[in-house]
Amino acid sequence: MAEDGRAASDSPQAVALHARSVEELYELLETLGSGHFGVVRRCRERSTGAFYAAKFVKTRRCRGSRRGLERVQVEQEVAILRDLQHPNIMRLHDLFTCRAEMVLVLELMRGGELFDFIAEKEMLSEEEAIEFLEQILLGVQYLHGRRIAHFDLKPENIMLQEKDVPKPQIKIIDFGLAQKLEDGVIFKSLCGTPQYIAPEVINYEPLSSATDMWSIGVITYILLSGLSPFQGETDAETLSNVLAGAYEFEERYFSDTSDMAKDFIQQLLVKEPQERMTASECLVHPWIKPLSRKQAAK
Ligand SMILES: COc1cc(-c2ccc3ncc(-c4cccc([C@@H](O)NCCN(C)C)c4)n3n2)ccc1O
Repeated sequence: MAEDGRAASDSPQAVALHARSVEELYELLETLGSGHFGVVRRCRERSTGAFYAAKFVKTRRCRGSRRGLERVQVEQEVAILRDLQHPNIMRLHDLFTCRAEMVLVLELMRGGELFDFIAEKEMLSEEEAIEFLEQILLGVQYLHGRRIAHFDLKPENIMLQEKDVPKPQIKIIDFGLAQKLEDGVIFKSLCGTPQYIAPEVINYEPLSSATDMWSIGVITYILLSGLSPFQGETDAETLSNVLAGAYEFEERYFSDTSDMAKDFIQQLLVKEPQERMTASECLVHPWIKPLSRKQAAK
């Protein structure tokens, strides 16, 4: 990432500099998508010809404003992203800031979201699911090892570098809810997406890296069945299902699923956070890392 981050001050000239410096250094191309985070455009670095994804985030001019994201929230996402370097974590290449907007220049992910990949295939084979999950777990193990929790893990926030290849490489994106976990500091939040959030989020209890592991249990269930384990008719019903731990392996969707795969999910969708598998424990679970060919066949 560029050393100086090309931060500009607040004067009108600086705003012009910001506008000039982004356009000066990157040719802005088509819009790739948009969401709560802002707009993502493909861009080409003029000096190298390399392509990136530029995420434009409007930041709130004042606390009362409803437009844009709290600047401190985006600054926290950047502070977390800039220190991360892992093949399965989105890399921040450059940063531009001005009073009302921040531009994060990120690795370009041409394969789109894992969410869409699953939708196109309806569900994955256990081998395909394991290929994706092992990468997700390696990325999450790296984050948790650095005392960072993502707190918004879901298929929409997992993107594919390329999709029409035998073994797509994935990267975890959107660190907008991520937190640095400090010893002795209790973090609570009501943010997240109902289908994927753990019971402790709903109960407004302390969150931890185990909160991410619950989300990985939900993602695994979806990868293998195309269904969301706790999805209700409404968000309220979904949250109620999560609190009740009300999910099952419906025979018509899981008849061909191995006992190992179900055990993997069951050891993550555990109400007590400290009883869930960690990312490291997941990576040596016999479903992910069979001890023998015979064990893999179960
Ligand atoms: C680091 O945080 C983000 C990264 C990106 C990102 C990074 C690289 C990249 N390459 C291509 C794209 C892309 C392509 C199509 C649509 C989108 C976006 O609209 N949806 C991305 C997932 N979303 C649910 C967060 C983004 N992206 N998006 C998007 C949102 C983020 O909060």
